[in-house]
Amino acid sequence: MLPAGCMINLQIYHVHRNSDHYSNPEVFDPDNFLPERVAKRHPYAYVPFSAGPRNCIDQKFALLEEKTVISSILRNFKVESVEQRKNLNLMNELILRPESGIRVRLLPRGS
Ligand code: HEM
Repeated sequence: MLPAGCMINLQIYHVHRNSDHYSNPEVFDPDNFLPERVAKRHPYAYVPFSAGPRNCIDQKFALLEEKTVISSILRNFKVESVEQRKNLNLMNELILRPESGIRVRLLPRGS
């Protein structure tokens, strides 16, 4: 048991890269989010919006917003990163983010 009032720091970065849950954790694999794979995973193996009583109150809205924006971009452009992963300095703030953004090249589709 943990003593009352003790602080706990959960290393979400490592939770999301745990090879017990993700076979190739450093590679983004959209298939990891297929319903059958999600169903086999521990519910706290992927917690970008935190979990429990103090989780993000707007995660459903945030996901809808992301899908709307990203699908509009991807329908019109092919997106290429001009950065290499090894050169990105990650900032561990409320959410994980690259220190100076990620520069991308947008190539119009169908031209
Ligand atoms: C991709 C977008 C977002 C991500 C990744 C995200 C992530 C998170 C995380 C990790 C927490 C928990 C923080 C903690 O443990 O202290 C949190 C809490 C919270 N989020 Fe979000 N969030 C997002 C978008 C939003 C949006 C759009 C809103 C509102 C318009 C929102 C409102 C809140 C609020 C009010 C809390 C505090 C809940 C509480 O303490 O009871 N979030 N969010």
